[in-house]
Amino acid sequence: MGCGTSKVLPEPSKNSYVSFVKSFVSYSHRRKNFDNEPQRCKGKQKDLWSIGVTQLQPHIQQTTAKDVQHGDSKVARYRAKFDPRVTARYDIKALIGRGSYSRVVRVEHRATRQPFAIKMMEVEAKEGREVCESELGVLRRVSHPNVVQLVEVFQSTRRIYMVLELATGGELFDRVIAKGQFTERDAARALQMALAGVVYLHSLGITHRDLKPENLLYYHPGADSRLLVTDFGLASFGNKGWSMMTTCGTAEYMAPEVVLRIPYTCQVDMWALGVISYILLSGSMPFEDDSRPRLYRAILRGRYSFHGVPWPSVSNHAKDFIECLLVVDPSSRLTATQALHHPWVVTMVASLSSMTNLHRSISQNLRRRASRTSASSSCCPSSTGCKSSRCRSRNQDSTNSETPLPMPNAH
Ligand SMILES: Nc1ncnc2c1ncn2[C@@H]1O[C@H](COP(=O)(O)OP(=O)(O)OP(=O)(O)O)[C@@H](O)[C@H]1O
Repeated sequence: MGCGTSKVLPEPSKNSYVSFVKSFVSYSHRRKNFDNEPQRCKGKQKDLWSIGVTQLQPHIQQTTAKDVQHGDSKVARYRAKFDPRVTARYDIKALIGRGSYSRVVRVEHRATRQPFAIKMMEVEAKEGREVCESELGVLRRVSHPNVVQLVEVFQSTRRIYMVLELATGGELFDRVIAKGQFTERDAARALQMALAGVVYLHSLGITHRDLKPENLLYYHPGADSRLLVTDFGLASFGNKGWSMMTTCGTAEYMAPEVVLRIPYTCQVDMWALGVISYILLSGSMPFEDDSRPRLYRAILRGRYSFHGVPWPSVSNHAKDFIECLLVVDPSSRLTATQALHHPWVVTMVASLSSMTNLHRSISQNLRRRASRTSASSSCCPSSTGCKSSRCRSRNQDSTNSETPLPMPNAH
């Protein structure tokens, strides 16, 4: 859904990555059994829930003849980038996707046949190192059913390999599109899971800073799947209530205080969840403009509307939920815990009655937007057009951060 949106990177960290890696001591961490999902690790697999860094030696890896035989040159190419210590333990199956500094592949643990994702990050360049540092700093601290779980880490001089639980259910909006039916109850269920993850993160003093539909993945394709908060490349870790000032995130999801470059807190995530809720219920963006200054001005004014389809069919409770999140003053914005207990979330999730199917208008709006943005940029092949920040390089995006921002008196 974020096609045409762009990510703004944080300012460089003053901490040295080397000291971070040195202080990254292996530790064991058993993950509790969360639910009855068939794909969750059981038995032997539990041994894998130990997160540690395995130091790897620089090497040149040969692609095996088997790769070529199978004609799977792409997989072979990525396999060649993997350290033998990683491939000794995991069988590289397929490329899932790529980020600005990362490649994500589906792998299978050789001993247990359990599937995982490995996010391989290039850490030679400073920016890649910082993104990796941020992501690992968060991932090694978290264990929650609605937050992607780190299993183990391998490290070489050029790359870091993060073994993660594999999400096979697709992005939030892929599922909205794929389903023939989408109601407020479905939206509330998805948001309840995202909120549960965010309540947990905030309780640890972690601010995600880049919440958007592309970073919410379903664990498996089933209707009862957990939703996982992923991609902690821009996350910030600090004490609860810690205030930050770095301008980063994806423009359309940026809270007014981030746009203003004034100190902010974890409440920036709640604004982003307000934007996500708006999109989830309508298929359109609350704040959108080709001109960055105009977009920022709309955000600073908190100016959006509930006009057009499907808003007349959406309940006042749902609109109130969004209105309580898209509040310009962060201290008046719902906290994650308050949002989780908002009457719309509570009643919708528990509701059994039949509801208006919003699917048609939402998917129409999503498609309309995707075709509009793909006409202006050929980088978004997906039907949902949700690949925006991945389409642009981080360097381009960080240049965007140089765009003069409207001043507070621009209201
Ligand atoms: N644990 C996972 N399971 C399944 N797919 C994943 C997992 N983690 C990431 N992906 C997918 O891999 C792709 C690349 O993700 P990654 O987080 O590396 O980059 P990104 O955040 O999409 O891009 P950028 O770094 O430029 O913001 C995305 O399509 C993402 O949905």
